[in-house]
Amino acid sequence: MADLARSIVHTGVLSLSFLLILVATRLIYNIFFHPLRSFPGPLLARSTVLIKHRALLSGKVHIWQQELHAKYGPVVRYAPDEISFIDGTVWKEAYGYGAHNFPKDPRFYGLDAAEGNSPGLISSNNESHARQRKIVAHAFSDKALKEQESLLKSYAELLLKQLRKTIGRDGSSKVDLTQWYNFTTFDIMGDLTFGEPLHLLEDTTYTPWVSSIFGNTYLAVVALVLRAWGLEKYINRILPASIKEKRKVHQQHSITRVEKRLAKKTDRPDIWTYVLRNSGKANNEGLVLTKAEMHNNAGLFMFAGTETTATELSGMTYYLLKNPQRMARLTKEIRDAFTAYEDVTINKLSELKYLDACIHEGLRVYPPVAYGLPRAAPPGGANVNGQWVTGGTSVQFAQYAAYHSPANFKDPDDFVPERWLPEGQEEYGSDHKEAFQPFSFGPRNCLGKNLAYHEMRLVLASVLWAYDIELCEESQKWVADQECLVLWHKGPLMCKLRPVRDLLRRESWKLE
Ligand code: HEM
Repeated sequence: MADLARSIVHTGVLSLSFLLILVATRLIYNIFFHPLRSFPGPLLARSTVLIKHRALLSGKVHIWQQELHAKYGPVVRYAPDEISFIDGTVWKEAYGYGAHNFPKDPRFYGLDAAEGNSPGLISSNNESHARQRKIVAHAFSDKALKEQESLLKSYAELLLKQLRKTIGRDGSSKVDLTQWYNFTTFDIMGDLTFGEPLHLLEDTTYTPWVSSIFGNTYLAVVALVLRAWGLEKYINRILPASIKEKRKVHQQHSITRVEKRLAKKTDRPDIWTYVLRNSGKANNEGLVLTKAEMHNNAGLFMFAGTETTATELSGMTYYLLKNPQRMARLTKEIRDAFTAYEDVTINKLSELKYLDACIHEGLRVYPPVAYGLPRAAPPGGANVNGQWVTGGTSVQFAQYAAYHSPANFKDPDDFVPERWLPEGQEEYGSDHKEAFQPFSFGPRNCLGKNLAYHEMRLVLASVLWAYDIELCEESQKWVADQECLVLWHKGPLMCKLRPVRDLLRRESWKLE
């Protein structure tokens, strides 16, 4: 018995020593012999990916990357096989049209079509992506946007009406504007994706289906970390049955709604009207989307097209409230442009120069996709930002770090819309504006960029046209308190609203 115990202890000690030697060898290799050894970065982060994972899970990865670039310069090796850049040339080199050989990094995006799935646009391989995008792009064209204008405006108007009801007769009730922006963007995308509204603005609450979209952000980061260790497939085993069930219901709910919409014969200008109209046509060389791709893309539209836009609307509102003179200038521009709400059109809104400057600046100081979206260098290696990176290296443009770097922007942490206008060029003309690509760049950039701009202009302008806003005490540090879990984990943006137009005069906006 004693012999057996001794032999177990021996085996254990030997295995542990072997493991320690393996780990130490790997760390030494990563620091002294790795092909990326000459790239600057913190010693520990260059030796093990654990440091990056700790930063990701802490919710402060954006600050970590910002500090790394401030210390080490525009190129940082922040994990053994991963390099982060903040120089604008990288957009063209690693994301641009000539960069098809820089595929999306599977360590971040997961499985691709080659492995038997039928993913939608975001994680499909280049060939499948090109086919899908050619068809779906019709739903986001200028023509489609024009036809969707009255749908967008009906939700902006419903938002104003519901806010009026919520703040009460004396305007003393506080409102969480982040929540109201979410209601609006989810209702709009729900209508465009499923052909019917989700009724969030009317019911003034999230449905369980919408709540579960927000609830999954931390889990998504945990999955990202597990994926790097090849353990993602085990996440399902450790998840509580209740979460697994919720996930299943969520996916099924989306599929059922898409199927219900596809069964309808309608000319409403939603996404599927354009997709079906343009599938298999001569100009599309007989291209079609599979049912699985339709289901998958519906989920993508509901995620990519809602939270992002509502985030930006909240961020802009917050920064404007913190800069009262700029808020006053924007409000004046909007109120001078439209005497009646009927006059508000997406064409007229796109002529408001200060509004666009505020949107640009909001996207810069508070980019909805703050973490870099990694690409994998081609097998033979490539030149990026004047430096040779070996094949398979994960390359990313770190948006938050780039936009908050004095190497790219003067007064990087300040909200200065004027830097985007001719009047600001004397002071801010040396900004590296080519670094600014909040919708990404190249063939896999944001398909909803134009829709997002129209939506942000319309919703922000509507709210500022009708209300004066005051930021409540508890939300004074709204941005500083936030975590970045690839996307922002936002708290309530508590505000007081005072109607500046006599909204009650309008029949449809009467209080009950
Ligand atoms: C302020 C708002 C928005 C921002 C900042 C934003 C940003 C982005 C970014 C950075 C990507 C690239 C993702 C990647 O490379 O993995 C992307 C992709 C995408 N976005 Fe947006 N987005 C916004 C709004 C929207 C809206 C309103 C829609 C409408 C459905 C939308 C639909 C999409 C789609 C479908 C893709 C995938 C495109 C493709 O792979 O071909 N986005 N977005």
